[in-house]
Amino acid sequence: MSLREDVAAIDWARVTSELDARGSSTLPRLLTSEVCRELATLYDTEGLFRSRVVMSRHGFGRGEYKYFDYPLPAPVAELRTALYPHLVPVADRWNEAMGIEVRYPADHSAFVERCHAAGQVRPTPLLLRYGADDYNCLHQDLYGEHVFPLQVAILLSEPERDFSGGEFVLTEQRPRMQSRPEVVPLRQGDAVVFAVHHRPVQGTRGMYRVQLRHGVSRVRSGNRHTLGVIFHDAT
Ligand SMILES: O=C(O)CCC(=O)C(=O)O
Ligand SMILES: [Fe+2]
Repeated sequence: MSLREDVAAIDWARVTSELDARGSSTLPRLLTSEVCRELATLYDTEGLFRSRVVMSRHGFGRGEYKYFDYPLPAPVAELRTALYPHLVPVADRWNEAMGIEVRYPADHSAFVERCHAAGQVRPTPLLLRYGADDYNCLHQDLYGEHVFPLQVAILLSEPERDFSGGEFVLTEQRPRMQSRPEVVPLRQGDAVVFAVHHRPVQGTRGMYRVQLRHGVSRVRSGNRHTLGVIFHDAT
């Protein structure tokens, strides 16, 4: 089966209701272990990336990541275009609930054109690599005025075999309240879909916005690789 067919076969009604309820959802076994290994190996391939970030130099954590350059490797480009249309209805509905006027085109290429027209021309999909004691501080992946409100991260390594620790963490900050933490258990090839920066929550006295952040707890041992799929491009 092609990646596009695999993505179409996902139970998007479940994903949608989990996103509405919690701001995140998982797509189990989105990638095979073979594709995961191939993608992780790309980390050391020359010529595929536009930049490398050593997290400790910026206070982002410990570990490193690289942003892919265009043209994106086939599986990364396919994931970006195949996942996007299934998330547009959630993105549009969330914006409507939050009183944000932006709506999203059905095709990812049209959304990328919108980013590029606004000067957001640099690709954002990235590979991350963590070793022992590395971690990723809670953050939001905002790269300019144009934001697609959901993003996807795929774990390329197998917990307890390739690494230990290194859990994917989300926090939700509610207005005037303390933050709610959530750990998302992932196996190799599993994806997590989550809100980039905020989402609407229906309260007893109307709708309010919660702020989301994501990060990774300390890797205790081994090596952990992730593929990050962000749908907006960067300035
Ligand atoms: O390594 C992870 O699980 C988090 C990756 C991340 O921050 C991202 O994909 O934006
Ligand atoms: Fe991130």
